[in-house]
Amino acid sequence: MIEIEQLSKHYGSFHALKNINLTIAEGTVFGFVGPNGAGKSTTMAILATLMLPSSGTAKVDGFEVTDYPKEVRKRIGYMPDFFGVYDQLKTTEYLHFYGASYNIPRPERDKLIPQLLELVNLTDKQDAYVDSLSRGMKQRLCLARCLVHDPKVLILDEPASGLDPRARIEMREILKELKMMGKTIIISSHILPELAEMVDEIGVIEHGEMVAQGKVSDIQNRLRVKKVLHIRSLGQEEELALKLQDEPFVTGVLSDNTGVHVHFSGGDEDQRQLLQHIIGWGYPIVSFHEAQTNLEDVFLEITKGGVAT
Ligand SMILES: Nc1ncnc2c1ncn2[C@@H]1O[C@H](COP(=O)(O)OP(=O)(O)OP(=O)(O)O)[C@@H](O)[C@H]1O
Repeated sequence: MIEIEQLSKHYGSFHALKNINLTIAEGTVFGFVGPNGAGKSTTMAILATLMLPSSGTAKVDGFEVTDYPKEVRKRIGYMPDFFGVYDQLKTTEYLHFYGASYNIPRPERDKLIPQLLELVNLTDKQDAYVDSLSRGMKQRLCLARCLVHDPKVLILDEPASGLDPRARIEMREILKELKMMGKTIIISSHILPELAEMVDEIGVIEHGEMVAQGKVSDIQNRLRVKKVLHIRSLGQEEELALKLQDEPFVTGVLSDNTGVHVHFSGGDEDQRQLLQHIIGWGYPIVSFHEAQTNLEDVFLEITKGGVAT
């Protein structure tokens, strides 16, 4: 459904995308992950026909984005990473506006819009002003807007950013439904765990280059090596850090005023044994936990060789 070949984009002398290749099969939910500024939005804007590539090709359902933008637009729903909502409209009016922009006749829209509002759990907000909606509701309204013309492909730029856990779960449930409807979905985020729960495949982009691509489980296995354990002790932390360096599966140790940070490549059982050793040594440990690493941490770690904290 999506084929990207050798895609590059320059902003002046800045090389934002460097020969990206990407293929996404119909019906796949594809997570596009990378730190801020990696090139996710640029790639998505090119796919959405809103920006021209400097070189290379991008096709949606067989149509090249620069040669056949109108055909591509019929097939995609694009949700940018900023709100495009008009505050003076009610949610229903807002969807009518977009429906009319796609030349959907009024009687059809009258049937469609309640269905869309139901899909995104906004039925009870049909007469509310867009301005009065919460961030999560606005995100869902934007999603409904992308669906008015029943596109095959959804391009969603950070749809879960800034949402609380409840709102994220709601968004995830809606995406599941859309997947069941057979949509091909590309969704971006800079937080891997956020995406891992809802996608089939992941592409990791950094500095405009695809650095990893594949099934979620494969990528997670690769990243699991980069687990960071955070240990807090009532004193003697530097001594503890030195001792930890000789432990199995420890690939790096750093201590700072927040505690000791341990790079760990072992599994759960190895981690249990490490904890047992530390307690056995008699250090006054007050906490031992796996630090939440996001991709930026991982990339920082890879590029600098330091410990992500
Ligand atoms: N219009 C522009 N002019 C110049 N540079 C730009 C422009 N748009 C983006 N860039 C640069 O291109 C790079 C890629 O930006 P892009 O927005 O695609 O990244 P991103 O992965 O979507 O990041 P984020 O997660 O922050 O949205 C960044 O370094 C950004 O500063």
